Amino acid sequence: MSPQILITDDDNDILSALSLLLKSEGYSVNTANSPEQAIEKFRAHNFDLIILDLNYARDTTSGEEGIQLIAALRQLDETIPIVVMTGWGTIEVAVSTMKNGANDFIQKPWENDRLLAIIANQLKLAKSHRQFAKLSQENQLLQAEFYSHNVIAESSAMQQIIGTLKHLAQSDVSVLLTGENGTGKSLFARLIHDNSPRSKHSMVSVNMGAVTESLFESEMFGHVKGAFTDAKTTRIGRFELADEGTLFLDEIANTPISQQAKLLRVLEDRQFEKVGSSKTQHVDIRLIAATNADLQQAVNAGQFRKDLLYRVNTMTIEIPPLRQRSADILPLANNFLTQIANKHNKPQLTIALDARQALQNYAWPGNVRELGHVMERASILCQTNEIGRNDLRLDIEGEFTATPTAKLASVSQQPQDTSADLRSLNEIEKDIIINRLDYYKGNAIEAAKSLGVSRSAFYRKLDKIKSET
Ligand SMILES: Nc1ncnc2c1ncn2[C@@H]1O[C@H](COP(=O)(O)OP(=O)(O)OP(=O)(O)O)[C@@H](O)[C@H]1O
Repeated sequence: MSPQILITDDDNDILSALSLLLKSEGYSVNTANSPEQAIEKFRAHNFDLIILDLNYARDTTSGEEGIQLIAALRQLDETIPIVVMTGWGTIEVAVSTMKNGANDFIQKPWENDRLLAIIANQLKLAKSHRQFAKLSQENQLLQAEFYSHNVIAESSAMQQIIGTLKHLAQSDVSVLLTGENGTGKSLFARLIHDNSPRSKHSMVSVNMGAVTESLFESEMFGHVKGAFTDAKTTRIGRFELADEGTLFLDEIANTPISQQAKLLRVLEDRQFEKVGSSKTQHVDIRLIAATNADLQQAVNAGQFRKDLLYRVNTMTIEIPPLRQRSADILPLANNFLTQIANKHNKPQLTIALDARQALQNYAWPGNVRELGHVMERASILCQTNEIGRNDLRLDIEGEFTATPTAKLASVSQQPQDTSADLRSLNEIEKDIIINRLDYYKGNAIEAAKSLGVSRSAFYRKLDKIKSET
């Protein structure tokens, strides 16, 4: 889109001549013949630059009206380039306007080349200021977010999902990632973005559960200076930051119900207004959302708008819990150890056999995130270069026995006294299978799922146990 320029002057001949010149250079031009009209037009449209005369009907030399107009425009927008036009003999006034908000000035009668050069320079400067503001806000977001690009997916379930995500990444379709906490939804949102045609632009994440209701609009859509008491400067919202890139709405089920209609509108029309402004802005974003909640249930309970659900769930991908893909556990654990070793500049620790078994058998209610924490803690506790089962502390800490899934973990790790555990691998496997069946009250399908093995493999193991007893 060509840059939009507003020219303000009370002399219609000047408006026509300037319009002609700027249009011939490819700019879009709008004109106003009084300060009042300029403000009115400025409120209604998005301009990239303003050229304004300092003197209007009241008098012809003081520049007072022009100075007031600049002040009023600066109240509405701190950054738009303002170029002042001034007649002969009023240069001093023009210079003083630059101390009060104007960016440059040109003397009438103007030289076309000089005026065009000033306009081009000011537009370029404003663009780089915008980019800088955007980048510094993005940096703040990135600092708060640590993610690893190294995606581990050894299990066939995850390999299939990653294939699907990479395929979906090529389209602009909205994706909803579901799954328990810590299964990697944020990481997979990043994977979609990185593999999409938008990867050169930003992925902006918002944790919808962390945005307070009162600041929701300002956070998402931004605000203009003075929109409310604390709005000391203009703020760019997350939608604008994500323009041309991807917007990742994490924990979308936690969007306050009072804000869901506003979110729906911008997702439907890709249009919004900053708080305190009536100007409509357009954004071009790709939407990815994530939740660990059952959104359909939330809709039934009146906590989530049905139309918003349909807007976000064009494609739903469920990320399975870690306990259903045990082939990923050890590769993930080793990946965490590599990261820890790199971070502390130390040799990488290995994992002893008993620890590997414990990792495989634990139910991981906190999924991959919990595995990361366990490996971090084990690295600290470990006194050799090999992590042992005791270093994992999986069956010792109260936090792991508080949930039903954690109970499952502890039953599967018998006996607790590792020093006396001299059973064969077959016997350990047999104990685990029996315990797991007990836990799931005889439901072999659930038991097989929780161990990350296929139903038929589980039945084969059961048959073997039966034949041995
Ligand atoms: N397949 C994977 N490969 C490598 N690291 C992973 C994988 N899955 C998850 N992680 C890591 O586990 C941690 C938790 O993942 P992430 O934050 O993406 O989970 P989440 O599902 O978004 O969690 P929540 O629902 O709590 O927001 C992160 O450090 C992430 O990098």
